[in-house]
Amino acid sequence: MTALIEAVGVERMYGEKTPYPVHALRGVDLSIAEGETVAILGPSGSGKSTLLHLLGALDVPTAGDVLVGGVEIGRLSDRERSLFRLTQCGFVFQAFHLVPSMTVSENIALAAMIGGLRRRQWKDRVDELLEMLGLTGVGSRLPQELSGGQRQRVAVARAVFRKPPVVFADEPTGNLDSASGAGVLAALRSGIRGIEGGCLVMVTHDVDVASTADRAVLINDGRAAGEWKFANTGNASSAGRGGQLRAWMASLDS
Ligand SMILES: Nc1ncnc2c1ncn2[C@@H]1O[C@H](COP(=O)(O)OP(=O)(O)OP(=O)(O)O)[C@@H](O)[C@H]1O
Repeated sequence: MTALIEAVGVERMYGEKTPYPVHALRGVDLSIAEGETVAILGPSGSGKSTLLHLLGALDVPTAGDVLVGGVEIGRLSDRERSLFRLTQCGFVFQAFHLVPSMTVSENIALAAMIGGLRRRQWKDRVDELLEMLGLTGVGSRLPQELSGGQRQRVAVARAVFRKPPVVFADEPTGNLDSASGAGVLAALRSGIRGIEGGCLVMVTHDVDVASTADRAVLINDGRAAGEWKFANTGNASSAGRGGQLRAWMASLDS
């Protein structure tokens, strides 16, 4: 499979010029193929969000390279990176980041609205996503009139609206109970399935969330500590997959 995202020897230092610099990532190599769903798993402070920000062109590495679709992120100007994110990436964050004064439909079509498109030009795509993600009937509501799980599914719809080749999700279920979280993970899977060759990169500290991916990459103390590719993807129960992942992680400790 073609690699869509490549991180090569990626380092990220924060506060380099201060007395207390933080070496958040230390030589991370990672390759993510088209169509893959990858979980970046690790304890708090291990560098997961830092890595996601680099892969998603929200930040640039202190050393090493990040390539997305062959584009070297570190070589882009700030403006080029913004455009790159807008056209090539979708994002879902733990805090839903919906615009409170806009309806659900308008939030989903935000990129189209910013681009000056008329409602009739985006309405069909929004309706398709509302139905696909279990949000039928709520398009004209405001975000505050939705449950937390519904809000996050709106954020998923917004992230996949333009069918970007890659969607990044940072602790997408972190603010939700497990049932709502399961709904959001299902929505992410459906949204990605609707994008040919689309891949999902998801940060989580939760083994059960990570076990919904094709592959889990473990980050520890700023380093890629290993990765687990699930056997018989799609066949094992979610508990079985979580068990596989826990057993592998325990084997690393022993
Ligand atoms: N802007 C920043 N300035 C200074 N240090 C930072 C900054 N952002 C993150 N760090 C530090 O870098 C390290 C990695 O942080 P990061 O947020 O990537 O970890 P994480 O694994 O995502 O943690 P969590 O699961 O708690 O969100 C931590 O020591 C953190 O304190």
